[in-house]
Amino acid sequence: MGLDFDSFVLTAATADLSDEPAAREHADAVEFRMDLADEPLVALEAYDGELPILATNRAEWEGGEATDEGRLEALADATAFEAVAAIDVELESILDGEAEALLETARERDVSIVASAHDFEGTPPRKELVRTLTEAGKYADVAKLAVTAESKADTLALLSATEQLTSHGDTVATMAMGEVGSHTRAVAPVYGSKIGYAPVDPADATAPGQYDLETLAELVAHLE
Ligand SMILES: O=C1C[C@@](O)(C(=O)O)C[C@@H](O)[C@@H]1O
Repeated sequence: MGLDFDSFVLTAATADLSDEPAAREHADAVEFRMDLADEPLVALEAYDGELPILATNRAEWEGGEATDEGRLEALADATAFEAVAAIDVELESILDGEAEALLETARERDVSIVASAHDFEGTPPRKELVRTLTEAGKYADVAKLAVTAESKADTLALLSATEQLTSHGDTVATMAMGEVGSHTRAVAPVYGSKIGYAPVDPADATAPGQYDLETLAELVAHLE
């Protein structure tokens, strides 16, 4: 069964699936960062947790640690596990035509698809944010965009794009990385963002500016 992104999904982002019991109280799913794990497919095989898994195998060129060799194939292998309810695929891989087999396998197995784009340098103009999210939404159940905010104006551009796509009926997930953007992780869901990412332990953050899971769960619950 695919993951349902009709309402906000709070994921515990981790390289270690043994975090799952600690995440259960607050999270709706686990984001398993395969690229940060030693033997991700072995870990998936052994997984007996309750939370569904969003599997990510982030490329080096997109801020992760996976080399291109076998990267998308490993993600396709992950979709065979019952617990894997969604995968995250870089929009760039989709546009390059490299992810066709992967997307087909995911659809056949009823695994939801998140198409993601990241900007670690800054925040493009609002129009471009809208364009990227619209493009990602053509291929996936959720269009995800993480930018790096350097000013309050950047965070507003991101929230505004989130609101626009959401009111248009698109399913999006957005967040601004970095210190200035932290609060968007709590606030973006108010404007329609459907996925949040947070580590169980703040020391294990998978992106700059993340809150720990308990804190994000509390903030989102208060603002909803
Ligand atoms: O793409 C994302 C979003 C993220 O980068 C964040 O900013 O929370 C964290 C990553 O683990 C995840 O794959």
